[in-house]
Amino acid sequence: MNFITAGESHGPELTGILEGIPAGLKLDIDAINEQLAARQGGYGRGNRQSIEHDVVKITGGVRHQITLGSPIALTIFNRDHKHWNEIMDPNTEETPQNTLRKVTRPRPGHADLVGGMKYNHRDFRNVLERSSARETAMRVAIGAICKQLLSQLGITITGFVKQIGQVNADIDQLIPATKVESKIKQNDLRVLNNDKVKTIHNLIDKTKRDGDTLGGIIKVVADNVPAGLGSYVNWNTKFDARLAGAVMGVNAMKGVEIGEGFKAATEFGSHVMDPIDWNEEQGWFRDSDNLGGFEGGMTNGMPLVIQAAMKPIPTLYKPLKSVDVNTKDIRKANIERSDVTAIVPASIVIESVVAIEIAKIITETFDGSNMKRLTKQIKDYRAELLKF
Ligand SMILES: Cc1cc2nc3c(=O)[nH]c(=O)nc-3n(C[C@H](O)[C@H](O)[C@H](O)COP(=O)(O)O)c2cc1C
Ligand SMILES: C=C(O[C@@H]1CC(C(=O)O)=C[C@@H](OP(=O)(O)O)[C@H]1O)C(=O)O
Repeated sequence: MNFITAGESHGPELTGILEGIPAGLKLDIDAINEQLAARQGGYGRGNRQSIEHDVVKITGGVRHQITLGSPIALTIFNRDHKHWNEIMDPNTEETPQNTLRKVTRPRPGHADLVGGMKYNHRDFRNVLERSSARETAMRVAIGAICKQLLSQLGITITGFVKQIGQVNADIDQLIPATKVESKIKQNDLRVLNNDKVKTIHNLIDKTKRDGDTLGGIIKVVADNVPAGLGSYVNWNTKFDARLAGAVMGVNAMKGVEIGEGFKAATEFGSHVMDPIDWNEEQGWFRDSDNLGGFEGGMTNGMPLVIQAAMKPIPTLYKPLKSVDVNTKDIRKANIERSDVTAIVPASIVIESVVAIEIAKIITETFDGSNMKRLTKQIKDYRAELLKF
């Protein structure tokens, strides 16, 4: 299984091609669109989300809502493109009017300057249009298909915001995914403790007034993932490494933890390792999940627990120092319309990339040609592990 996306933030559309999804998966298109809507939510976003209304259009690989086993082609239109038609049209030549809105003062924390140096773009718009997290809409659509695949195999993935700026959302124990999901208010902060919501809204409002931005911590839990995905035999077969790479591949992520992660480094081993247990009904299990469901780079049958640290949004309405690429004068960085925080949408994106990676390794480990065979193989495999 693999995917690729294309498209600029203010270009006509985002395009995605997802290959390797088994044939015979009945797609719930509404559920894909619900995920896209959830990614548009969250307090602290900029005006762009009131322009966009993300819906997926599938143009290949699916017939009557059932996957064919062939590559799935997806489109999400950028409604904002109509305001950028002149500036972003891929099919017409540059004219004096459409060279407006050049970006020449690179924004610290963005790909602008280094991307410009690497690709020889002196208008940093040529960089920022693609480095924008707009692209994550397509990863969410692809992730939503993967979630549907996993759900047929009994695997669920839930994400939530654990921390925003300095405010802790008070989630430090594993909560069964279904409970978490029922408490999540979409289009609001994905926090469990409602008392915190007001504090967090105030923090975001004040940060916005100050021309500043916020980051946070996202926690994602994948339940009922069978043991033995990934391998210890080579560094590049370790599934925890692949998962961490996918999470780091999301815009603005600066840290990934599996299980207790960095905290485990400060504890004694006796507090961190998860004692091994067995009973007839469950087979092998652990009494705790401090290692986040991984040993030796392999899933161990416990919930996968992944945390991601998102840096504050780099574009500042009170911009930091920069240098104009043409004049070399010291100037304030450019300002592009921006979110104050995007921790809520980012939690949906992290869930999505986790779903993609799990779906990917499952379709590598088992025969992913069609859903019937895949479902049977996973069922047999689970039964085999139960008897081990
Ligand atoms: C869902 C989401 C929305 C984002 N929105 C913005 C934004 O409005 N303004 C901004 O400056 N950065 C935003 N970012 C972060 C930038 O895309 C990101 O920091 C930038 O491309 C540089 O990449 P890096 O942080 O991974 O190094 C957002 C990130 C995510 C995940
Ligand atoms: C468009 C989205 O996020 C964008 C991500 C982003 C960035 O720099 O990453 C900058 C902003 O772009 P714009 O200037 O068009 O408002 C965000 O709105 C989206 O999430 O759909």
